[in-house]
Amino acid sequence: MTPRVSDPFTGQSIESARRTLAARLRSAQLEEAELDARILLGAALGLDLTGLIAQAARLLTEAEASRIAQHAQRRIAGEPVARILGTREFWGLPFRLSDATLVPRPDTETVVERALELFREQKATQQPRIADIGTGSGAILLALLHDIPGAFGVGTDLSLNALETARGNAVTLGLADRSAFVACSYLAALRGPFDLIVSNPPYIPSAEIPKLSLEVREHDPHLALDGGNDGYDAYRALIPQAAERLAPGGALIVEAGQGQARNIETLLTAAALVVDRPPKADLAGIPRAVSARKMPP
Ligand SMILES: C[S@@+](CC[C@H](N)C(=O)[O-])C[C@H]1O[C@@H](n2cnc3c(N)ncnc32)[C@H](O)[C@@H]1O
Repeated sequence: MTPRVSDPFTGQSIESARRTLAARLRSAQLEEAELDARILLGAALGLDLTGLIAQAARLLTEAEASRIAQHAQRRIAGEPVARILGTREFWGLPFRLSDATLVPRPDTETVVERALELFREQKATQQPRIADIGTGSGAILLALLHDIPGAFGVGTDLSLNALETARGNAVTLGLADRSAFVACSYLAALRGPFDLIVSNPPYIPSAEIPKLSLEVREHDPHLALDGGNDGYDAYRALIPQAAERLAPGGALIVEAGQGQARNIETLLTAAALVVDRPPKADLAGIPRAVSARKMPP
């Protein structure tokens, strides 16, 4: 049974609880206080935005007030909304999370966009074989399988717990029969050939991790963040492995951290892949999805 937390919400209507919650989050200096309040309230009550409006005057039960207070306490302590809810939307699809999975970021949708762009140009196959390296919740792989009905894909990760979560997401999204999940380091257990290889690997330089926001450094798994001394360990390991396993004409698309795109292009070229277009920028204009092709012999 969930412990009760002393709360200021008992006896309030849904609307006044929303205002109280938003005010508490604002005084904790949370930037998205209004939005967070609406999402957390909706989750605690099992209501969407329309339900919150329709039932605005209804008084909360004691159990509901206690749930809202618990959500408030966790958010004020710095826990991200996605962690509190245990779920996050990516590419318009719902993904369950676990302690072992990164919260998928909107920036990573740039990798999905670039992969779809390259697939549509390939024309060679309507049934591409896709590999997602460091799949986490399965976000990139499952988004691609969702949008390419003939595709088959495999996701790898070092974390068994993350792979379990990714498998569960594949089932929920109706994609289990076109996906497989394998525990290994990068592509070590994969043979290929693949038409598309995608990856959002760990790329934060180790020394930068303590400087990240509390929401990231305390709540995202270290294994998902740590890119070694200079941040490029994962790229150095996975790019040559991917180059070997790409089909001729196939493409590798990797997410880059801020300022990393040029160096990643150098690693791609050194692995005999051809960088035939500039990186795709995210909504903030940061070069995010770096891609290269394996040329036919
Ligand atoms: C930045 S997260 C990306 C997760 C997911 N693809 C996403 O975009 O939300 C990097 C992922 O790589 C995994 N990882 C770290 N080292 C790895 C390795 N050597 N081999 C395979 N996966 C690894 C982590 O467990 C984590 O799930």
